[in-house]
This record gives sequence, structure tokens and C-alpha cells, in this order.
Amino acid sequence: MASPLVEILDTEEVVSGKLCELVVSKANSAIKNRGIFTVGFSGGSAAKFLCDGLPKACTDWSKWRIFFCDERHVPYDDPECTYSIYKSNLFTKVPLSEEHVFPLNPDLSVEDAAEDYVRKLGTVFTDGLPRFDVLVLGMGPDGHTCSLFPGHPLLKETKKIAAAISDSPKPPPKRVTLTFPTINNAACAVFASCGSSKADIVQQVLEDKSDNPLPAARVQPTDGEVIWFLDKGAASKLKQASQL
Ligand SMILES: O=C(O)[C@H](O)[C@@H](O)[C@H](O)[C@H](O)COP(=O)(O)O
Repeated sequence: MASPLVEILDTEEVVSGKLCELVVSKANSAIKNRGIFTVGFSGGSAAKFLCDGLPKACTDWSKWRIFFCDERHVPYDDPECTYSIYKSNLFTKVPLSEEHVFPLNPDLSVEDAAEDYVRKLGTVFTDGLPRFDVLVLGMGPDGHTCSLFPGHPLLKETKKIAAAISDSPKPPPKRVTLTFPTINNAACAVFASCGSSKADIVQQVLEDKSDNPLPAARVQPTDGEVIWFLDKGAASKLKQASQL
């Protein structure tokens, strides 16, 4: 597994722009080579960055297949619903068909919604373990990514490609998340982290070797790349700050 590529940028706005630039570049390359682009979006600040930058992207949206790296198990009209945030701020602003976006079914129990999500993944990834072209990931202040939290049994999941969690320490408690078998089969996992409040956890994840690594540190695609876009605040505690 290659070491993460870390790019330290001046501001959050530059991080947002570079993230969107990377996603669109990967999309257009995948579309050219395979006629389809598969991507997982995260919530939180990643949603803000992508909704800011992607509406003006020059790409064939009809070839995009959009999943969520994790999603809260809430009604679509709940402000916590990541899908609805993207729908209002991106999906309705680009020529993207609803059938190419794969939200949770909140009417099912969280367990059944996870099983239904696995089924939806199977409609796009028809030959087994999903291999996303890009997973856009965020990292919480505790080192979680997706809805995979430190010390949670789901970190050890080796069979399910997506799973339900009902005890998320970050509210809301019920979510569906991709698991590491899927995450670490991606071609590209890209993190965007900004702000000095993330500096300690970024330093820990990127530089501290641990026999019990934090979830974000466990993102190590077996045949893929990990890219971190950081602003100066988030990178301020890195000892070997590598500026590309
Ligand atoms: O739906 C979610 O809660 C997100 O997917 C979550 O995993 C997020 O990426 C991190 O909490 C970082 O969020 P911020 O970038 O907003 O700190």
C-alpha cells in the first residue's frame, strides 16, 4: 500500500477547489476508459466542498453513479440527511438522473436499509466486491471516517460491504456505512480536512504508528491511492509537512 499523498494548501477554499478538481478529473478519466464513474460522497464538510465546486464541473453526469460512504438513517426531510443536502445543493443543479444516485431507504429499519443498500451496490458493482473509482472521505475529530468510529466492532467487519450502526457516538445514532472491505478496495480514497481543530488528529492519523490505528488511518486501499487535501490549519501539527 502506497503512503498517502498529502497536499497542504493555503485555505479551505483552495482545498475545496482541489478536491472537486480531482473528483472531476478521475470522473472524466473513468468515463473515457470505462464509460462509467463510481463515487462515494461523505457528509459533513465534504458535502459543502462538493456542492460548492461540482455544479460547474465539465463532465458527462449521465455516466456518474453516486453512492454515500455513509448516511444517516433519518427521513429525507431531516436536516441531518446527507442525501438531501446533496440533492438540494448539487443533484438538482446538474443534469443527473435520480436513478443514478443511491440513497438509503429510510422507511426500512436500519438493518434492512443496510441490506437494501448492499443490494443497490450490487446493481452497479455486478462482479462482487465494489471497487469505487473515488471515495470522498471526511475525518471527524476522533479519527472516525464514514460512520466507522474508534473501538467500534464494525472496524473488524470483513464480510459485509456495507453495514448498519445504531450506536454512533456522533448523532444521529442510526446510520449505514461502507465497511473496510469496500473502502480498501477503492481505486482512490481522498480526504479533505480543514481547520486547526483537526490538527492533532491529522498528525496522529498521518504520522503516529499505532498497533490499533484510528479508523481514518485504516483507509489503506490494497490497490489504490490515498490523497489528503489539508489546509494550513489542519496540517499545522504535522512534523514532516510534505508540500507537493
Ligand atoms: O455523515 C457524516 O457524519 C460524515 O460522513 C462523517 O464521517 C464526516 O465525514 C466526518 O464526521 C467529518 O466531518 P467534517 O468534515 O464535517 O468534520
